[in-house]
Amino acid sequence: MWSTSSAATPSTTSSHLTSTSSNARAWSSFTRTPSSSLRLSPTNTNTTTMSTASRSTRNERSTFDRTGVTNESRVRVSVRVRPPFKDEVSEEKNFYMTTVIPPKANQDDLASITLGKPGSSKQREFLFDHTFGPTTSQASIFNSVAAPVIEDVLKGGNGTVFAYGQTGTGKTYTMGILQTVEREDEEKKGVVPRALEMIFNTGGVDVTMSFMQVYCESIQDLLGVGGAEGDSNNLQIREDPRKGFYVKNLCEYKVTAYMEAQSLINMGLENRAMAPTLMNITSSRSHTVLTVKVTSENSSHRKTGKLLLVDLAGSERIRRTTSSGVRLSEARSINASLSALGNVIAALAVGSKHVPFRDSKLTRILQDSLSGKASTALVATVGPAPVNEAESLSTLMFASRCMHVKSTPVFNEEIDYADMCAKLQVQLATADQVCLKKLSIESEKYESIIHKLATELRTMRSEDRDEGDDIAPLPHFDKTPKTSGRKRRSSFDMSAAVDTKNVIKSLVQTSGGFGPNSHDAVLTALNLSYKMLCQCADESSSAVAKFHKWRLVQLEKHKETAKDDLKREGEREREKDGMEANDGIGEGLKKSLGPHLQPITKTESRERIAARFDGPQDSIDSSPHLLTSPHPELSDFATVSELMDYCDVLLKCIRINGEKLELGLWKTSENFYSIKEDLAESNIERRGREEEVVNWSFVLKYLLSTNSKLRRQLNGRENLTQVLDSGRSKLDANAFNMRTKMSVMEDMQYDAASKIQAGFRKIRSLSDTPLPAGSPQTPMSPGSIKKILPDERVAKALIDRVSGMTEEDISALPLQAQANVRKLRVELGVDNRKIPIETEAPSFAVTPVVKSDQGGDEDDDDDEDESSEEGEDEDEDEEETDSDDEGGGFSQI
Ligand SMILES: Nc1ncnc2c1ncn2[C@@H]1O[C@H](COP(=O)(O)OP(=O)(O)OP(=O)(O)O)[C@@H](O)[C@H]1O
Repeated sequence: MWSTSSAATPSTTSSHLTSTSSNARAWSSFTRTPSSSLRLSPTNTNTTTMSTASRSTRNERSTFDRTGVTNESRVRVSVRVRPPFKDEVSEEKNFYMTTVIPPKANQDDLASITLGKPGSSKQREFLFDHTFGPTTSQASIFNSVAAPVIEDVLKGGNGTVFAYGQTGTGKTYTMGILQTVEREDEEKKGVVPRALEMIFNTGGVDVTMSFMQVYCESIQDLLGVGGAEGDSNNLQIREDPRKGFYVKNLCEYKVTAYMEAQSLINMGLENRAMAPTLMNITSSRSHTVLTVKVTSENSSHRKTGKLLLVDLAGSERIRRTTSSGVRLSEARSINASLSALGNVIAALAVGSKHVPFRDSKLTRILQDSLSGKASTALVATVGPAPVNEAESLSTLMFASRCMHVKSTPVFNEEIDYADMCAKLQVQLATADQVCLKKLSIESEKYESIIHKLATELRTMRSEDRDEGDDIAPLPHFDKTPKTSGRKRRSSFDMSAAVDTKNVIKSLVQTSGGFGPNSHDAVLTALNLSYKMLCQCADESSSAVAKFHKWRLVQLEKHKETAKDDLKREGEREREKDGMEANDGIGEGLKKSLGPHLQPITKTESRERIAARFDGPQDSIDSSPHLLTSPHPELSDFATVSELMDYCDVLLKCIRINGEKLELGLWKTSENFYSIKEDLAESNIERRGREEEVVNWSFVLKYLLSTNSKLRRQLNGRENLTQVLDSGRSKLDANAFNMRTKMSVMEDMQYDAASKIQAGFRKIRSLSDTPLPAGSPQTPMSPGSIKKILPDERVAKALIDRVSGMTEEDISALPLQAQANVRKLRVELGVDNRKIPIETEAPSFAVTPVVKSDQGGDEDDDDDEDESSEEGEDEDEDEEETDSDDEGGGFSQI
């Protein structure tokens, strides 16, 4: 059957296969089995599904032990089933082979492949990361298997994708290097061209490539003409602490575009060892390794990743390939290196300390890929025909072992710190400049705003305000402290006033007194200073008067507003409570405020208002002022001390007015709303509600404090609930424990009670049972009593009872029982008969309180049996001695 295919030329290869367009029919015949337990899903010709029945008949399943191996940290393994060749399809009789079940949605789920005839005892299931049926496209193989590896390579890791499998199962096809690499043939384009496309599409990468083959244990450069040292047909492997393993003198080519890479590979493929064998007309006779180094530089980071794309030669059974001559030695070498690879994987899978990497060139080349720091993916290929079952099993077992090889990619990233530092400094400097510029723009903006505001303020201060405003501004009182070079507008500058008085004093002194004899110039200056002092005092008084007037105006204005507010408030409340108009404060409001509404009388209210506005405490309008009487002229003063006294009065007036204004200003600006509050009180009072006046500030405080109190209570309640909850659960736990203990105790009590009852029953039955005729009259010892009644207390009770019986008691018994009791009493030595009593016998405590009349169920004799059984456990001597008692003894009583 295979011989025919070996004669075909490579160009006719596709004719071996069922054409893709006729896939559905061809695959269905591929999966159809005599038992028809495998079904092909018509919507998905790529996957053959297995019926539940066949799943359940599966009798062997290769379980993948995940212990210690996570999905992320191991070699990723996939299996691909080749589509059948035409002659394989025609072998319908035994057409079964593999069933592929893809993984479920969960990423951790593994895909399954079952090998063997459904229902047969040899059927085996294997689990892998991916399993691909015959119709799986090259694109989806690439995306699932190779793309993640290349992503790692682009991040600076070492990555390997390698194809392993029996000869002719599609390794080279999967890798996409069958004849030549073509970008255009989307259907056939395999891992190699797709990987290169992915790398070049990333952009910003430097790529170098080398291409070699391991042919009959020699490493050959597929792109080389030999290095400096000559022979490119037998290159040597070297180890470098930095580079790892490398092949000395292997030519590396820098490629800048996909097409360059493609032509290089095609060039190399011409040098590759390929030959037709009985199993594959395009059989690779060597292991080919394409190495792609990818470097990407991004600012100060340099990532260097290395990708190995390995197409292994296929394992073959020499008998089946009937190789001879060169093919035979090739086959031997291939098998030897694959077996070395198998040994390496087996050692890695079990975590062996020694891994025989050095056993072959192939394993040495793959050492970096397999020793745990690379991102490695294996595609194992299997053929579909039953004839390949043994080889497929071996491939699947190899792949299965690979699932246990740990591997976590390490990324090679170099950072140029000096460069990074320089770049950062430049960035910082730029950022600084930008920041400064922004700041200066901002500060200019704010300066202009501040300037504008200052001008506005100045204008406002210099203007007298219109009193028609809602809340008129305060009259102008300039309290600006004295500053040099600035004309003072205020008359309240005390230091200036004191200065003036001192000037007057010194002028008087320098002129040698105060009077008509003083110099004119001095008198003029004196007059001027005195006038200034007077003017200052007048101004301060008029300022106070002005302020007082302003305040009264404000008060009047807000009286009206507050009145309206209150009226509205009252109406709302009335609406709520359905009360009559003119009721003043609503009952609802009163209710909600509760006892904290403070009713006061009209007189009280008036007094309070008077105290606030007109009382002696608020003496703004009662402050000393001299506006009413004109100031005396200088000439009106008779003496210097008179003048100085008057100066003191003026000074005092200025000071007091200053203080009053100061206070008034502070009060007014701090809390304007105090006026409103006061007004509220007076308004209510004026509306004739003599009995109630709301103290709003009090109400407000009350509401605030109630609120916080409520909040505290709420918090407290939450805490309490927690405490209660935990307490409750503890109580529940305790109750449960108690219940458990009680039920145990009840059980114990019940046991004890039933034992006691059994004892009573035994005693009663013993005393009632007539002696069977002809029973041996063997003397009874306490030992034998104990044997029949192993419960010491019961035995003791019996002995006590029998011993303590009076003649009267005995004669009240039935005749037979009387005889038995008498006998027993004699045996026990109670009736002065010398019967030996064993010394170790009843040593029981004195306590048992047993009353024979408490007997229980008469018909329950189980315990009786138990006691006699227990009795049999006694030591042998006793058993021998007492063996005769069993028929008699107590039963005779
Ligand atoms: N999935 C597939 N779809 C279509 N054709 C395939 C597929 N797999 C393999 N083939 C065909 O099967 C034949 C053998 O495949 P290939 O040469 O890739 O096998 P191989 O495993 O590399 O064998 P060897 O180890 O002998 O080199 C080729 O003609 C190839 O075109």
